[in-house]
Amino acid sequence: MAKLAPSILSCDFSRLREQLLAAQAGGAEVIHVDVMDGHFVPNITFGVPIVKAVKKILPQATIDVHLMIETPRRYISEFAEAGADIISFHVEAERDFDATINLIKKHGKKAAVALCPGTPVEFVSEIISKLEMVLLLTVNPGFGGQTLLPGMDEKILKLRREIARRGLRTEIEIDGGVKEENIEYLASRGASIIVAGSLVFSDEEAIEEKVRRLSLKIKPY
Ligand SMILES: O=C(CO)[C@H](O)[C@H](O)COP(=O)(O)O
Repeated sequence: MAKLAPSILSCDFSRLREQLLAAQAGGAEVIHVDVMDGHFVPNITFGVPIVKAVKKILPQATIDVHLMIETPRRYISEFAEAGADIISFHVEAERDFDATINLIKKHGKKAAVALCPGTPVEFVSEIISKLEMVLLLTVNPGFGGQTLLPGMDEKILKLRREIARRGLRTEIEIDGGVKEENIEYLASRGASIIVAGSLVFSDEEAIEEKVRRLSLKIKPY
């Protein structure tokens, strides 16, 4: 069974509380928070104060913080103390994976690594048993509303098979380009947490209904 994780990247920040409560009312248990620094990616979003605000609005939700930043280890403690429950850092941005994973765990949080679309899944072979989740970026990181890149379905399946072969319980999160027409297929390839930003927040259908309907679509997997 896959879970939907609405990404606040596409929400209306002047209505953050209202939109988060609507997502929760629709059944969202995981809220995805994209932190971008303008260096690792060409866009700047937000940081620790927004994570604190999201946790304050939804104390029961799992706050899933995706760090698209250089030298992520420097900031792990601040994000953990702000209320992050899952922290993902990019393998392309950090040299010492073990130290970063250990620091996340020291704070009692779930540790995850994120891979850009061009980074092969073999990159995580040696550390996967220490991780609660692997985040596969299915678009180039930086902006919401992009189109899913070709070949990402095969990448998800390859990682799912490797996790099964090794008898692990690692979650696979996918992020970017999730649309009405591909969400069920992506879940069937082995994604267990599916991030959706523009799909959830950028059209006229009420957020609560949208989250409920999309969550039902991916339930069988
Ligand atoms: O982090 C991202 C890009 O860097 C994601 O694309 C974003 O969280 C989801 O956006 P969308 O669902 O609109 O593609």
